[in-house]
Amino acid sequence: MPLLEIKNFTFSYPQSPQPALKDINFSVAKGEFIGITGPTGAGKTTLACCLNGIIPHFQGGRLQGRIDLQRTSIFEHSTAQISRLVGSVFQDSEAQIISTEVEQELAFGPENLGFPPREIERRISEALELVGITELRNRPTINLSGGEKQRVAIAAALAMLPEILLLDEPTSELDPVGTEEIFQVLSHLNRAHGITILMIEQKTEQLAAYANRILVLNGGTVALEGEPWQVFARQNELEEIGVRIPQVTRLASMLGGHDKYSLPLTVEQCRIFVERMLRRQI
Ligand SMILES: Nc1ncnc2c1ncn2[C@@H]1O[C@H](COP(=O)(O)OP(=O)(O)OP(=O)(O)O)[C@@H](O)[C@H]1O
Repeated sequence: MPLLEIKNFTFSYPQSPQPALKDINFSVAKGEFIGITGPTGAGKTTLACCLNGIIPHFQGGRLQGRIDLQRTSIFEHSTAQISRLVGSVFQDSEAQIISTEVEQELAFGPENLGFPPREIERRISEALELVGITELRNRPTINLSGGEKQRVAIAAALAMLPEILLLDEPTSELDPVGTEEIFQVLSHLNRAHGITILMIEQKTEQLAAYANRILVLNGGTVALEGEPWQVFARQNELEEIGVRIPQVTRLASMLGGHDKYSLPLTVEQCRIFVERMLRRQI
């Protein structure tokens, strides 16, 4: 039984003749880590806005089809209900963190939903621990690094105990170390705690390594979908769409001698692939 099901979903912004999303179909099972990628203007953020209630609650437009979360139409939920089901993290950590202290930031959502203080305290402690930032609890938010801010934003989303963690390019303002840290946190949440993750991301190297399924959007439609090796084996189509293939995958492709099942997606897989190639040549 899917946790989230999107069926024949089409959305157009007001005054826009062309739909931003066209006949989208896909489903998400509990515990999946899904990477959503695609070129600029593909409809990724629009899709995220449809999942976290910004559309239709704050941004109007024309909707067709269904988005069901736990078998109920997401559009029948109020914003408060959606905020308990879908925890959102955006690319701009400055804009999304509203409190001056980390603890307050995590308390904000549960307090607004009227939970008693003991429950709020439990949620704050658990969320900080899940993300591995207990030591940041009493820090002012202003002087946190970009990576720390994003981890605080993830913890604040988790304090609402959502069914899905939805992230829209959370690493776009981070350096490679900060990016890797965020992916490690997400991978831990997904693998060790079964948290369902939907992540919009342009960094295909990391998506290939961490996601269990990839969705490529292009022109408002789902262009490709599958496990990372299935999607990244379709290099010509990806290049035409304008999606970057992981560098190690490109290298292995140029070297040849692989079938689509053995195409490496990570540096470690590429090391094994090159070693095997060299052994065959000796
Ligand atoms: N508020 C809006 N009103 C009208 N059209 C919009 C609005 N927001 C986005 N669009 C259009 O909808 C389409 C999809 O945009 P969207 O921002 O969802 O793409 P994206 O894949 O997230 O792109 P990017 O990677 O650049 O963030 C684009 O053609 C865009 O111009």
